[in-house]
Amino acid sequence: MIVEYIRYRIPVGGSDAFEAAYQTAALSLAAAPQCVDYELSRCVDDPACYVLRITWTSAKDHLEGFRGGELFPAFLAQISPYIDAIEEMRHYERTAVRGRGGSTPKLYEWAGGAEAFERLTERFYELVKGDDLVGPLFAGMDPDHPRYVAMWLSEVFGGPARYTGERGGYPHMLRMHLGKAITEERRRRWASLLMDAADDVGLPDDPEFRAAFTGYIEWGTRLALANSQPNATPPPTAPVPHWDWGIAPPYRP
Ligand code: HEM
Repeated sequence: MIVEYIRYRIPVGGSDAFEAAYQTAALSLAAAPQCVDYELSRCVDDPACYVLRITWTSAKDHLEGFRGGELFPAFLAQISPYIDAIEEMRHYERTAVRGRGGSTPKLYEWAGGAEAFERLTERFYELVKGDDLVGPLFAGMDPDHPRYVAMWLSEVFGGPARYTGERGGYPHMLRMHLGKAITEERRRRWASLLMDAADDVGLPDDPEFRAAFTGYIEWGTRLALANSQPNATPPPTAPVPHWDWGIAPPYRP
């Protein structure tokens, strides 16, 4: 992905027409498969200044795909009166310095931190051991297994990277599933018992948290099933996924 910044200086009195032109031009961006997202901001300190940020799938996709495509003429028709008002128009590479501020708690914090995930997995593996369908898979499991899975879940939901630091991260987790030939029936039971455990230990039950939590479990169990098949060839290394709130942010009345 590449970020394009376009800085405009729009003379006083021209801002309404400029914003209206971009409202229409943006329809082309919204329809373009090369465009990831876009945002036009107006400077508070100097209202003549605007910055348009457009994230493109790549610079080539922008310059050849979008500019050479059928959506471009309608886009250009709207913005061409403002070409002379452009002060900068360049592509920028994103760096590793990015993230989210503290205005929204991480799912890890919302859940109750490491201790909440440990309570969850303790209860979960009690249920698992007594279950006729998935219990046998875990008959010889390491007694610390619940603690390791709590570390993994904590890391996924935004807690400290302890599973990566102390347990081998994704490659180890992956190895533990290889060849296990998990069936769909067992996957569903695993996920369903985890939800029972979440209720039993009082994990937050607000719709927003549970939607995000269940989203990861659905994704993760489906990957575990796929990776556990005898002919599977999953990537041997990958970062630990970092799960976040979904479309619905945390609800705070
Ligand atoms: C979101 C889904 C899942 C997560 C986050 C998860 C997490 C983990 C982790 C972190 C380990 C390695 C623990 C260690 O470091 O020793 C592991 C091992 C294992 N997992 Fe999963 N798992 C998931 C889904 C499943 C499913 C659906 C099944 C089977 C129905 C399953 C069966 C196993 C088994 C049998 C082991 C080896 C246990 C042992 O012998 O110690 N997992 N899992």
